[in-house]
Amino acid sequence: MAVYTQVSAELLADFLARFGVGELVSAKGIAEGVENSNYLVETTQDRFILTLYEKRVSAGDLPYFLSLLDHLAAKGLPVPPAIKDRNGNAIHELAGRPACLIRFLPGVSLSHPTPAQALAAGKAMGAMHRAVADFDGFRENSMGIATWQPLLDRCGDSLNQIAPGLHADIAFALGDLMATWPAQLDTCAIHADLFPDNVLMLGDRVTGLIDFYFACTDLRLYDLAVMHAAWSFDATGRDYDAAVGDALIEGYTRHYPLSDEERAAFDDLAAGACIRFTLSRAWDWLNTPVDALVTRKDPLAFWRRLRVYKPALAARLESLS
Ligand SMILES: Nc1ncnc2c1ncn2[C@@H]1O[C@H](COP(=O)(O)OP(=O)(O)OP(=O)(O)O)[C@@H](O)[C@H]1O
Ligand SMILES: N[C@@H](CCO)C(=O)O
Repeated sequence: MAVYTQVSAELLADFLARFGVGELVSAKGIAEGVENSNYLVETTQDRFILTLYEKRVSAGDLPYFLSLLDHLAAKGLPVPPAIKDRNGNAIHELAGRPACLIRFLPGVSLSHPTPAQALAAGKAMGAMHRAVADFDGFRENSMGIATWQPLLDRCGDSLNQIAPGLHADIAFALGDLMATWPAQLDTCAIHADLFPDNVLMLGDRVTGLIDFYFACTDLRLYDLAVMHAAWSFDATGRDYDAAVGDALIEGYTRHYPLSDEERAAFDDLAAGACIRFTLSRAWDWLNTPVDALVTRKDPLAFWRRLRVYKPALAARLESLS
């Protein structure tokens, strides 16, 4: 589920009246996603996504996310801009939460992408990075490398309930990575969470890039590394699908050929992605009650991916033995 905040039909009808998008016909809570509350809203004119922003998205960051979406949409990228009301406002408050009415995009999120779909998605990321060359918004990465040690400290020894030795192993891997992190590479506005469920497709065609709520300024190639780590494994993180991983990189290079320096740095960046998602999932794992309605995502599924990006390091870790 991801409907944390309920919106009554009366409230929603009043809300829609601000936009001139027709009368409310139906509204259904969307089960997918864990971060925000999402409704599929149908009016007499069109379909929309209503998003109410929950714990991880701060209202102060919304202008950055929306201006990035507007910028990308203006360049023809398949992203969903927020609809402006009659007064030109896109950011609203509804049922006590910041809220936006967002353009509905066709397509479905993939659970098992094929190499052909990965090629198209890699190309879409390359096109997105080209399109932000003249975007001047800036947002610090709130889940960037500087935050991993503090998050590790906050998780503390409880990590060892997830796997024996996990706390010390993450500390060791992070220390190793900090020494070689390629901070000198190019930066730009990145998505930072382009998992398969954030790409909508019809067949092999990308119809939507969604969920920009971790977007920020960070290493351009880190975005591709996050995508590679998210797309190229089975759900347990044990089986690596090299054909999917190679296709992503191949698609990306149609827009942005990788230099030798970037290719050499890629495994470090992907190992960083493994640590970032292990830690954020571990935090949620340890802090979400077992009986909560939200499905907890397995932190070890990301930790195990380290075996592909850092085999020698992984072989030394108790939690991966
Ligand atoms: N603009 C859109 N057009 C069509 N469907 C959308 C759109 N935005 C979201 N959706 C649908 O809503 C679902 C949840 O959206 P989203 O991934 O943004 O939620 P979230 O709670 O932020 O999720 P996550 O856990 O991935 O961070 C998507 O999987 C998709 O099915
Ligand atoms: N994509 C993240 C969830 C946060 O958006 C994960 O799978 O851990």
